[in-house]
Formats: sequence, C-alpha cells, structure tokens
Amino acid sequence: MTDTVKHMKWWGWGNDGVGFHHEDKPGFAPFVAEKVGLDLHTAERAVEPSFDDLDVPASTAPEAFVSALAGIVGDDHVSVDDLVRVIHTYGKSLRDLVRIRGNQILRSPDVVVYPADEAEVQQVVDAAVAADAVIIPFGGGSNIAGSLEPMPAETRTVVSLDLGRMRAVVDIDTDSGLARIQAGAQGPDLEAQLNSTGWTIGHFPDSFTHSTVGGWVATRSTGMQSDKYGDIADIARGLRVVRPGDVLVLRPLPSTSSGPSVREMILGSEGRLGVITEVTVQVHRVPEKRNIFAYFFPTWEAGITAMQAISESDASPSITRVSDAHETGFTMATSKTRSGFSKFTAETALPRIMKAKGWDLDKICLSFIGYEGSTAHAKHQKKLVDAIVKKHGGMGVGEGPGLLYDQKKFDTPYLRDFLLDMGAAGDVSETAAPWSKLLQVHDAVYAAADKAYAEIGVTGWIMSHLSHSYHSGACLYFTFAFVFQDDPLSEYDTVKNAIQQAFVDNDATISHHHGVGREHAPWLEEDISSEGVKVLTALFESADPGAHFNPDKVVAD
Ligand SMILES: Cc1cc2nc3c(=O)[nH]c(=O)nc-3n(C[C@H](O)[C@H](O)[C@H](O)COP(=O)(O)OP(=O)(O)OC[C@H]3O[C@@H](n4cnc5c(N)ncnc54)[C@H](O)[C@@H]3O)c2cc1C
Repeated sequence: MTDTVKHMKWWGWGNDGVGFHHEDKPGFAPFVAEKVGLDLHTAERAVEPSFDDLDVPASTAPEAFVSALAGIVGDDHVSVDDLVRVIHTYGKSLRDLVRIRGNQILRSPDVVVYPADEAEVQQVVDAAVAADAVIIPFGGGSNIAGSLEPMPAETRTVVSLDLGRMRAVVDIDTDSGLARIQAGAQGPDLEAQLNSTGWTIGHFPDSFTHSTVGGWVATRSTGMQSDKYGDIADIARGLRVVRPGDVLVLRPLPSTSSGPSVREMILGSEGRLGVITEVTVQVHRVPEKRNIFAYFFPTWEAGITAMQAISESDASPSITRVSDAHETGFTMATSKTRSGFSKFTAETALPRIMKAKGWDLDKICLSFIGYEGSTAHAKHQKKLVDAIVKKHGGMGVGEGPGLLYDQKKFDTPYLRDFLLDMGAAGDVSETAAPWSKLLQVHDAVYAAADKAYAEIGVTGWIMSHLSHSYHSGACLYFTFAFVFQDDPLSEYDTVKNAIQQAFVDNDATISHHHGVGREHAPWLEEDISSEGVKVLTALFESADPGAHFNPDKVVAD
C-alpha cells in the first residue's frame, strides 16, 4: 500500500492515539449527566474495535484488471488489502461510525488506486470505464452525508480512486491572487505551502485537518471564515476534471456569462461528473492581524438581530457566530479549569454585571466575531461591530475566549467518538435560511427533536449556533445528543429525520455545507422541487450514461 498517504482511524475521527478527554473539564461530566442522563463515572467505555472482528466482503476485482491498474500507477499504489478497502468504504458520519464499529459493511470498494498525477487519473478512469467498473473518487474521507459508500447491490467492480498522492500547490499567479492546487491536497498541506510564500486560502472547515480541496469542491464546503473569504463555491475559480477520454477544463475567470455555469455543476457533484484533479483557488495575503473577540447577548433573539445588523452594515468581519442559550451553557460547562471563561465561571464580576443589567443567566448567548486584515482595518471593523453589539444590548468580553475557541476548533470532532464509546449519539445537522425565517426554523427544529426524543423514550439534548452570515440569511448549525437504547441506527434516524424534515417544512435547505450524498437525498425534492431533481437526474444520466461515477449519490439512480 502507498505509505505516503496517511488515513484517519478506520473506526473513527482523526489520528491514532488522539482522543477527547474530560478530566481537565470539571463541568463536563455533570453537564452530560444532567442533560442526557449519562453518568460518565459509571458508564462502561467500549474497548477500541478490533479489525479482526470485521467481516470484510471479499474483493471481486478481476486479477487482470488489478494488474492493468498496477501497470498504470505502479504495484505500490494499488491495493486490494482488506484494511485499505475498509478505510475507503465510508465517510465519518455518525451512521458510518456506528456501522463500521458494528461490523455492518455490506459492500466495500474492490480495489483502491492512488494515481500520482492527472495523466494517471485519466488512464485509470479510461481503464475502469472500459472494464465497466464504478469509480468513487476519495479525498480525505471526511464527508458526513454518505457520499462515499458503494451501493450494496453493486455487482460491478468498484474502484476507490484516492487522490492522496496529488497534494501540491502547483503554481501561484501572484498578480491575480490565484493558486493552482492538486485536488488531493489536505488543508494543512496546502495552507503550509501557501503560507511559505505569504498566502492563505482562507478556507477552514472544522474538518480542515483531514479533508481535501477536491472534496471541498465536490461537497460545496464552507469554512469558518466564510464571511470574509466566501464558501468554496466562491473560492474555487478554475477546475480540471478527468472524464472518460478527456479532461474538462474551466479556466479561472473572475466571472463569465458563458451560459449555465459548468463550474456550478461540478461544485457539489460528489464525484458523479468525473474526478477533479486540480482546483484554482482565490488566495489572499496572510493578514497582518487576525483576532476573534467574544461577546454576550441577553437573548438568542438579540444575538440573531445583531448578526443581521452586522451583515447589513459597513462592517466586514471574517467570522460572525452566536450560540443559543443551550450551546452557551455547553461551552461554559466544557471549558477547561483555566480557560478564557474563568472570569465568568468563578463568580466574579461578569455574571454580576449581567445580573445587574437584568439579564437572565440561563438565556445569555455567547458570540464570536473575527476580524482580519491590516491592523488598522481590523481595529476599525471591531469599532463598527462593537457599536452594533451595544445597540442590540450585547457586551464584549475580550479576546481570551476567542483565542481558545480558535486554538481548539479542530479538536472538537474527537468528542463524537468519545460519546459513541460511552454508548451515546452526538451528531450535527446544519441548514441555511433567510433572516426572516431563522427563529422559526430554530424553534421548529427544537420541537421536532424533542418529539423524536419522546418517541424513542430518552432525555435528549439539542443546541445550536448561527454562523456564516450572508446578505439575505445565515446558516444554523444544530448539535444533538442522546443515549442509545436498543437500536442505535433507527433511533439516530428518528432524530436526524425529524430535524431534516423540520428544515424543509420551514423554508430552510437540507444542508448548508455538508452536501447531499445518501443521507440528505430523501429531502432533495422538497428542497429543489421535482423539476429540479429531474434536471439533475438528466445531467448525471447524460454526462455519465454508464453510471460509472459514484452512482446513487445526490439523486438515486
Ligand atoms: C467532524 C467533522 C467536521 C466537519 N466540518 C465541516 C465544516 O466545517 N465545513 C464543511 O464544509 N464540511 C465539514 N465536514 C464535512 C466534510 O469534511 C466535507 O464534506 C469535506 O468537504 C469532504 O472533503 P473530503 O476531502 O474529506 O472528501 P471525501 O469525504 O473523501 O469525499 C466527499 C465526496 O466528494 C467526492 N470527491 C472527493 N474528492 C473528489 C475529487 N477529487 N473529484 C471528484 N469527487 C471527489 C467523493 O466521491 C464524495 O462523494 C465535517 C465533517 C466532519 C466529520
């Protein structure tokens, strides 16, 4: 197997040996006990799953086909090994993790191939199409929408085409602020290469450490500083996509009116239109100043109204984020003993000031606002935002909590594995809606989750934040948790489905930045109308008549 490509744990998030610990967060165990009825002191922690316990479906790839692939990429870069195939079977959704830990692998890729460059990708694609095989492009494997798994009923050979060896920043057009990046470059790879010459992509999803630029494009990803840098749909200007027989080339243009946008068709295509080999992205000079300040609002309504006012104002922060009261409570409870919130948790001045203002401490909402640019620009933005926060009854509490949030943001994903170890679900659903609908969506999702918890008969937890503000609306991000009873997957579906249905019933989208895959496909028609689904189906069928590229994702075939 290619040893230059590093993969995440086959059974969980991130790097081997790294996990979540709560011993340094004294409020965490009591919080979990109160909110979901899980006693972390007595609950038995599951042992790390053993790969030997898995029943991995045997590879059905014909030997001659595997040899032909080896002839293209070299013997070291093609594998039918069980562990390698299992690593390429699922993404990292909760459903994926439950299935893989529970030995539920109905279909795995038959062979995994690691091409070195676009020419090899073209040869692999052509060989696979000629052999009537299925090709599933693989970036970092971090998706949480069921975008990677081969269909259980697939009888053809399934090839997982891993872009992991293609991770170079090829070239930077410094006059235009455009960088050509190979599609398999993961966040840290490409940011280090850009930073070395003073540039940044400005795209930092929570999965940054283990996801690729090709995957970001294929799933329409969003990073936490999107208010300044845009979503990947804004950042990705040029594309190279290997299709049977030739490469689809979209030059990096600032804008164009050359008909319906093929660039937009590739964005979010989840591997169905070909293999993205190179993305030309907008890059920016690493800002002189970058800081994140924390604020509190007396209520969720005040926080949302303030975020809208900021988006309508002359201020242009890089991050706008406000947590609802539940998420604020969670953040306080999970803070380390010595954290940016010590001012708050140790009955010091801050809570007293809030109480004196007539705030109900159970309703307060924590907000983070980021500023980037020259020192003068960042200072000016903060001044504009501070005035808006004040006008909406909020107060600033300095940079300490923001620094902590910034440092720890890529550690949070490990929490989900810890909860799974302890027998509990912890997962997310996210959406976007116009400003006028956000409160309604928020309340409807809470009601739907509570109803789902009652159906299962559990005490469940839900919390939310607003992030990624736009002129006309914003993203709402929900995190939910509950202790599994008898049937984890069906209980998870009950809660997840209720939340997704509440989105479409209240004029919100099925996903703001996680894509469609298999998980969100059941609601696609309610999201984009049946005519919209017909257009998408027609696109996939005509562009890929043999259904060779990741079939059954986004829309069912
Ligand atoms: C803990 C956690 C946090 C997350 N946080 C965020 C977040 O903040 N923002 C966000 O946007 N997403 C987030 N995600 C979701 C996920 O990281 C994104 O969907 C990401 O864009 C997937 O990239 P990847 O390289 O891992 O792609 P993969 O998971 O490998 O693939 C995803 C899909 O894209 C296709 N694909 C991948 N590479 C290519 C290519 N080169 N050509 C054609 N198709 C390709 C695959 O076939 C598949 O359909 C998170 C996920 C987790 C588990």
